[in-house]
Amino acid sequence: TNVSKLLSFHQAPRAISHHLRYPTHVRIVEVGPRDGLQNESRILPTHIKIELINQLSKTGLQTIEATSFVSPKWVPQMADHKEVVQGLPKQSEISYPVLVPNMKGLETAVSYFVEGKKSLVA
Ligand SMILES: CC(C)(COP(=O)([O-])OP(=O)([O-])OC[C@H]1O[C@@H](n2cnc3c(N)ncnc32)[C@H](O)[C@@H]1OP(=O)([O-])[O-])[C@@H](O)C(=O)NCCC(=O)NCCSC(=O)C[C@@](C)(O)CC(=O)[O-]
Repeated sequence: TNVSKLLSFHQAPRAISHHLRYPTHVRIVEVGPRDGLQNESRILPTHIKIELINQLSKTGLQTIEATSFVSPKWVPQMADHKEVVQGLPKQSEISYPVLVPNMKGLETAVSYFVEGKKSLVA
């Protein structure tokens, strides 16, 4: 039967791969400067975080999550979120989204981005 043909070992990979629809485009979002650093027990100085982002920006990545507008009480590693945003490249084809876990974080981010005239990447 067709099913047994499909499932026979030597044909299965070709038969299955023929029906798979692989995406034609993959978007890689680098989250290390936020998701990685927020879990570090040691709080890195802001200039080191900015240097990390600058180095990552040279790798061809198009999206690099920069920081998180979260309470420093909860995530002290992200307390310097405004300074990190301040240190981002002023003009870049790369987007630097930030994490906002709640409305308070969104309000802070929006107020800062508008004040700092940076384009907020949601
Ligand atoms: C969610 C809450 C706030 C609830 O925590 P809560 O204590 O219920 O919140 P609250 O509203 O009572 O606020 C507590 C204090 O934090 C302040 N506050 C509150 N929010 C903010 C803010 N955004 N920025 C600055 N300050 C803030 C707020 O003003 C208050 O200050 P106080 O009155 O005590 O002086 C808390 O549990 C929290 O922030 N937790 C940390 C959330 C977080 O960042 N987790 C890690 C990110 S999630 C993650 O990593 C997974 C992910 C995203 O990577 C998965 C994926 O990538 O798919």
